[in-house]
Amino acid sequence: MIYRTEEVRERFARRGLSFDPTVEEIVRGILHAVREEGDAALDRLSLDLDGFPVEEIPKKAWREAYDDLDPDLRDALETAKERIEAFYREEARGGFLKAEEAGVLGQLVRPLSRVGVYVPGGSAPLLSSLLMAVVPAKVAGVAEVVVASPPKVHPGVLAAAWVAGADRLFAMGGAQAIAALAYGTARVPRVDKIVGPGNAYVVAAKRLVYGVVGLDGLAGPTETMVVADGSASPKLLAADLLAQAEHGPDSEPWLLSPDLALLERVEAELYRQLSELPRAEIARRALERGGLVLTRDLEEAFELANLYAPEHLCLALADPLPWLGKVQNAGGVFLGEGSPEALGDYIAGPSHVMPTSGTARFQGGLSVRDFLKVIPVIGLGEKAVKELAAKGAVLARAEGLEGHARSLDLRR
Ligand SMILES: NC(=O)c1ccc[n+]([C@@H]2O[C@H](COP(=O)([O-])OP(=O)(O)OC[C@H]3O[C@@H](n4cnc5c(N)ncnc54)[C@H](O)[C@@H]3O)[C@@H](O)[C@H]2O)c1
Ligand SMILES: N[C@H](CO)Cc1c[nH]c[nH+]1
Ligand SMILES: [Zn+2]
Repeated sequence: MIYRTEEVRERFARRGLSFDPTVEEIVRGILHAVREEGDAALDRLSLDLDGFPVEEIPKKAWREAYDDLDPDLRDALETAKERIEAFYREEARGGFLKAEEAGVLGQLVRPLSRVGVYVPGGSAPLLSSLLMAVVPAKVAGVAEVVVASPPKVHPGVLAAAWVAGADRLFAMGGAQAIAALAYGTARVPRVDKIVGPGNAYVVAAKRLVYGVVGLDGLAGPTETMVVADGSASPKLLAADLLAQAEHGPDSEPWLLSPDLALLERVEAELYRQLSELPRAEIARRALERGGLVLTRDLEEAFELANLYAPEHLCLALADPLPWLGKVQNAGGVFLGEGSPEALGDYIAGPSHVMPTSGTARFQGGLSVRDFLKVIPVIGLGEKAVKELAAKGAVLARAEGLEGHARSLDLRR
């Protein structure tokens, strides 16, 4: 379907995370059951929803899965892990401690102690999502990374846990897995933060346990937005849109271009390629949620992209680099037809866990920073305390907080 700008602008501007009340009610029930009954509820829910009780899979089984893996897949996992690790080693993660006459001010940067990584497994075993979250956590220095993924856990996910250096792995999925990680049970340790994408039940559960536990964000159904000029190949554009459409019927693929002839060729190509795609039915439904948009020019395409704030913004432009300055809201940017989003999904380096549903307006993709906390340090010298206490007391009295003011007066 080819839209005109006026037909989508309002929709793009208004979009945001919305919660299905039915899903939320089911999830509240699951969270309550796990918090109150622990492992008994966890096993019952897992049996009902996924057909198996929850089990912890020991490292020995990960190693065996790794050894039994097709050598090409093993090699690809290793290369992906190395590239993700190398990328995140570049990220700044230091604090500072400034000591001068006035005293010491600084920031301590500490890795989180225990993190839960949710690896989706309902529709496809996303072994790449395991690498994309566990590797930056380990680069950050997290001591214990606990993975949760729905049963039966695919051997590729177990092998990925081995390659990434995870610490524990539980076969459990959905809202019940989020509840177990957030509250802890006799078997599942309580974590400090939960990261990783998931479906509507996982996202609703994450949102509801926020505060009991930290969150990386609410990465849900994948979405992609391509901005293209006349130089782009309709065949590659269609393939890239379908690559994300096949994730789920709730995925959204969009193409924006001022070139009507290109959009028409992509539309025809989409339906041709769709007929040959194994997950055609899923992708067809996703294509109906997204669409092709004819813009006045490329400037307008970027304006719309910033309104939409896509998880992935792909620039299929002859010369994409100069346009980077126009990007304000995106989970990740892919420069040129030679950098397809599917490469980012697996092996380019940056984590593919990126913000969806317009949350790219206020956050970027998962990174080492998500696994660190910054602790300020204050150690003022005697002279500075004397100088600052008087002004501090003025501010305290302006707030009507006499106790604060007196505490400061005693330092003058
Ligand atoms: N944004 C990102 O970075 C990113 C990355 C990878 C995947 N994703 C998204 O993650 C999602 C993965 O979803 P998925 O479904 O394949 O796997 P999932 O593991 O997120 O969800 C499966 C679980 O959902 C629960 N569930 C299913 N139906 C239920 C019901 N009726 N009631 C209660 N619980 C129910 C089950 O317990 C099951 O274990 C996709 O939407 C994909 O697009 C996003
Ligand atoms: N495109 C998804 C992130 O939005 C990640 C993924 C995993 N496997 C394939 N793709
Ligand atoms: Zn993908």
